[in-house]
Amino acid sequence: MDTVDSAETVAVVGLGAVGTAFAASLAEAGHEVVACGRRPLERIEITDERGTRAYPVGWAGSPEDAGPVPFVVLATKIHDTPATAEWLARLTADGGHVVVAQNGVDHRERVEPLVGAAAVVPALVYLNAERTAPGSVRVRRTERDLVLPDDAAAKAAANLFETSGLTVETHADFRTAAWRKMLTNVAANPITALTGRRVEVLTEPAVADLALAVLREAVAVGRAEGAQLTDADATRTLAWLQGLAPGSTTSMLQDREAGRRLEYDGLTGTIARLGDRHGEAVEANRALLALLSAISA
Ligand SMILES: NC(=O)C1=CN([C@@H]2O[C@H](COP(=O)(O)OP(=O)(O)OC[C@H]3O[C@@H](n4cnc5c(N)ncnc54)[C@H](OP(=O)(O)O)[C@@H]3O)[C@@H](O)[C@H]2O)C=CC1
Ligand SMILES: CC(C)(CO)C(=O)C(=O)O
Repeated sequence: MDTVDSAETVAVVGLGAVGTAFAASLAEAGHEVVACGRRPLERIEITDERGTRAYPVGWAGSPEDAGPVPFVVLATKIHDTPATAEWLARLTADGGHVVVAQNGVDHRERVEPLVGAAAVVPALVYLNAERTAPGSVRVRRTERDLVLPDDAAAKAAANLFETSGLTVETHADFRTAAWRKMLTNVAANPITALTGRRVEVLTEPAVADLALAVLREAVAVGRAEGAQLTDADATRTLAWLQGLAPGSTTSMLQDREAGRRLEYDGLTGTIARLGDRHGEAVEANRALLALLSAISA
């Protein structure tokens, strides 16, 4: 299937900040959204630059309550992916597409073992989503909502989201695109979570210097992994983060504030592991990793 020209059934596994933001756009466009999760949910609410709107959703409390669907959006934290195995097996029993709306650089490796014949579509999420209550999200938009690969599997997903009013970019060199997104996360997420402050903390000169050191190390690691990054990516990423809408937060800061597990292994932990593998110095990232691990103990 290359285009989506009718109402589709879309299962969303992980109705947190990102899952609710996408579910709201899909529901607004007339698609049938099935919320897959532990907590009953009948309606979701989104607040963005257009105001606050609410949409009804279906709810499945366990995989047996859900049928195979053409599209799944997986929007849990990276570390919760293995726990969604039964959902994914059931939802993809007839194939279809699984859009992995998570951070990190190894979406396919993470999810392909769980989805049989379904096509895995890695998705880089650029909108800034803040959970305000169960089923409610506040979205601050950037210049794009989503970045997908430029391949056949991603085409149907790109169409689904574009026809739902989201801004989608596709990239032939998805590895580089994924590393560019990873750069935003290895700088913003740990520093906001550790300081307890929103992304505006990155405009403080001493904090900006730390972020730049973290970013330069991550650029070197990304290049060793085959991403087409240059030193300018470090300064560009910092400038992009400093220019985010006032009040922008991060997923890791929200987790710290809510007392949830922090998603640092797939971000800063990945930089530390790959840095070791490639013989790149990653001291700044390793220092953040030690602190994240300490506050998680
Ligand atoms: N927030 C943001 O602005 C952005 C986030 N991202 C990335 O998107 C991904 C999702 O982040 P975000 O939306 O912030 O995370 P949230 O923590 O807000 O949402 C994750 C959701 O997954 C649910 N969940 C966890 N385990 C399971 C399970 N086994 N079965 C079903 N549901 C489950 C959680 O349920 P419960 O509520 O019960 O815990 C929660 O509702 C992450 O990889 C993040 O890094 C990327 C860009 C921006
Ligand atoms: C870009 C950023 C830092 C903010 O949306 C993000 O991806 C996250 O919060 O995980």
